[in-house]
Amino acid sequence: MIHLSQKQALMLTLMAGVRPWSRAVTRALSTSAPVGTSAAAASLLKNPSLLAVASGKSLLDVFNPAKPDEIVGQVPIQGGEETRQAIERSYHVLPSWRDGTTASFRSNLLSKWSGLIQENADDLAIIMTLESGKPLAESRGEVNYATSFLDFYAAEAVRSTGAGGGFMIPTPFATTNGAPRGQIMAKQQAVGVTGLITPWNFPIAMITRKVGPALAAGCTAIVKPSELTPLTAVALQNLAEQAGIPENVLQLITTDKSSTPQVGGELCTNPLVRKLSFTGSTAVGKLLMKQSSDTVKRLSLELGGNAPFVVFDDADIDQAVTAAMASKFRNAGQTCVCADRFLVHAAVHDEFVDKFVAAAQKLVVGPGLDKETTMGPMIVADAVTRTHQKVQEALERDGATCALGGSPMEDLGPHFYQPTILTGVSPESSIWKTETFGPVAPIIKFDVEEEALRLANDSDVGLASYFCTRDLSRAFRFSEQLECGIVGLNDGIISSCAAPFGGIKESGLGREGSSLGIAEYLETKYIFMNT
Ligand SMILES: NC(=O)c1ccc[n+]([C@@H]2O[C@H](COP(=O)([O-])OP(=O)(O)OC[C@H]3O[C@@H](n4cnc5c(N)ncnc54)[C@H](O)[C@@H]3O)[C@@H](O)[C@H]2O)c1
Ligand SMILES: O=C[C@H](O)CS(=O)(=O)O
Repeated sequence: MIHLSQKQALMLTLMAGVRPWSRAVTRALSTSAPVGTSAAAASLLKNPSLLAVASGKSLLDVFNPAKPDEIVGQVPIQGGEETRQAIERSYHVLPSWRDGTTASFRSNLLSKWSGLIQENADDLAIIMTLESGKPLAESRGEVNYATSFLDFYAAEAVRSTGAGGGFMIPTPFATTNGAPRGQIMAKQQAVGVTGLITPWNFPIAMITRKVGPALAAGCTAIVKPSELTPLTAVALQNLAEQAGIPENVLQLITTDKSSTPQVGGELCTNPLVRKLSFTGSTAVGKLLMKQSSDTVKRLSLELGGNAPFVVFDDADIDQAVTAAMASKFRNAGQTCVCADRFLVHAAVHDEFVDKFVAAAQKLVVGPGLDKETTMGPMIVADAVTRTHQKVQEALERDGATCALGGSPMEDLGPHFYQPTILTGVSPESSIWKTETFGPVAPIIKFDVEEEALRLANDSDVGLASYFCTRDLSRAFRFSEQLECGIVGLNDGIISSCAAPFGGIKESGLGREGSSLGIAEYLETKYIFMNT
């Protein structure tokens, strides 16, 4: 049970370097939740380096999406000048971190950080739910997902694929009498100072999915979290400092909507930053790509999706519905790999729709801290408005049918939207053509595999795709032909630190997770030794 007395709330506020929380915040945090003591929650937000920045700064209010009149916390608003200074600090600490530590030293620090995160998992989950809205069980699961990247890259750091690793190449050079001459050695080295910009929907895992490989490789990192969910990042960096990660190796820049472009511009244009890794919308990704071109930065872009979900006539329909529910309604449909466009074979369409509706009707929509909640609010009221406009267009302009939901849930609050399933959708509707990032499942019926493939691939993005079949040759054929970076066959939850996550087309560049993930933070140099 988390209860913050007025005194504790004030203490928490002052330690986090922000103004005393409003009475509403204390009330919000007095919401009953099955977690540990408030002392742990309070200490998580104590962040010495952010305290140093906070004095004299304007503060950003962080709101609870489930109760948007309640301020959950505040962080200092930083801009271009603070970012320039952070880059300078990052550049000056780089040699001691990159060249002055062993891979096993960096690996041990990542493991210690992971352990501290796990020790504080329940309270981190509370903070995450309060600012992102996701159900507590999803927040708790995200903490595990986040530490899996730190554990994975703690191991990668000490492998030959890590910094300082490399390989020897048989010399192509010969002496005058044809004997081999010299040696060639290819060596991996850290890229240098990195700028890491992360989205609101996975406030902790999208940070460790970047910071894990970056620090393992010997890079230094400046993280700019979303202005919608900065508190989890504050807690995360605090635990990194407690784990012993040296000052300025990992820095945090918190922003508001107006200072974010200044911070992004500095990270993109400052020549001391050698790598930019961004996770977020395709529109912002394109902007950052343009801004980074003058300094030819290494880029990783994890951008938008619009995943097709294809159900063939030979599929196990119960298995297909389970996969569809897991993918579609996770985080209220606000993940980059959510199934967004359902293609169902005519022979099984009605059975699938009936079972999908029945399963979605069991979702319990409410505040994420309520233990019975299985689907939380959307992040901002504007997301509800945009989603509803797309649903209304599909129904009223394009002739779709509403099988479930289709409306905001004002009785719960301005950020809640019903789990929604539409049938007879037109492929010309915006609910089909563009990423909705909400709890809506548009369905189109198809007759032949070629038609399903054409519709599935008819998109500017290509992140995840899903399909359900028990035909093995179709499984190989169709997964080969899908234009995307990630395929789920008969399952809706397919992300892991061990897998190379990323997309093609306008879903981005590069991969995160797996051994490919650390390569994003390494440069390869070869040395010919004429010895
Ligand atoms: N491919 C992936 O791995 C992945 C993962 C999560 C989310 N996403 C995508 O992210 C989007 C949802 O997240 P979001 O709403 O946070 O995205 P967003 O693009 O609005 O914001 C992402 C981050 O970029 C920052 N940002 C916004 N404008 C900027 C600018 N001009 N300069 C620098 N930084 C700027 C934001 O403050 C935030 O930190 C969806 O499109 C989703 O598909 C993709
Ligand atoms: O939304 C973006 C995340 O990358 C989704 S996942 O948790 O990695 O599947």
